[in-house]
Amino acid sequence: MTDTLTRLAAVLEERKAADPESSYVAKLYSKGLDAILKKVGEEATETVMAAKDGVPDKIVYEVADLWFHTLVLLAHQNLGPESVLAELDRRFGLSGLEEKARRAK
Ligand SMILES: N=c1c2ncn([C@@H]3O[C@H](COP(=O)(O)OP(=O)(O)OP(=O)(O)O)[C@@H](O)[C@H]3O)c2ncn1[C@@H]1O[C@H](COP(=O)(O)O)[C@@H](O)[C@H]1O
Repeated sequence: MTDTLTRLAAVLEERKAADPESSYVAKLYSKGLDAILKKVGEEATETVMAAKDGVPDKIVYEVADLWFHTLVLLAHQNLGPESVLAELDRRFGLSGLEEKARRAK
């Protein structure tokens, strides 16, 4: 599954050199950060609405859209999913309360 994120991130990197007319991702890059952030916000809202509806397939579909657009955002900022996965790994050994205490410092 991590492999899926890595492979998708590689495609998103390639799309930085693609013609905006040939690719949804290239077009989004060409519109800039605000357009990417707008999509992330929309997909987050659609995820919330799907969860309120409680239809499992719809939730999965919307979360996939949200993850996808956050990957586009990371790529735009020259970051990749491995950075986020490393951060989650770092937190993995801590309890939620330990993480909360670490943040309060
Ligand atoms: N996983 C995805 C993916 N998920 C969602 N989307 C796009 O995100 C949109 C979701 O936005 P909405 O639900 O708001 O639908 P919409 O109204 O069509 O969106 P807008 O046109 O208004 O932005 C979809 O319409 C798709 O165009 C994706 N586009 C691309 N990918 C992956 O990215 C790769 C590269 O994409 P392209 O370079 O664009 O071909 C593809 O091969 C796929 O693997």
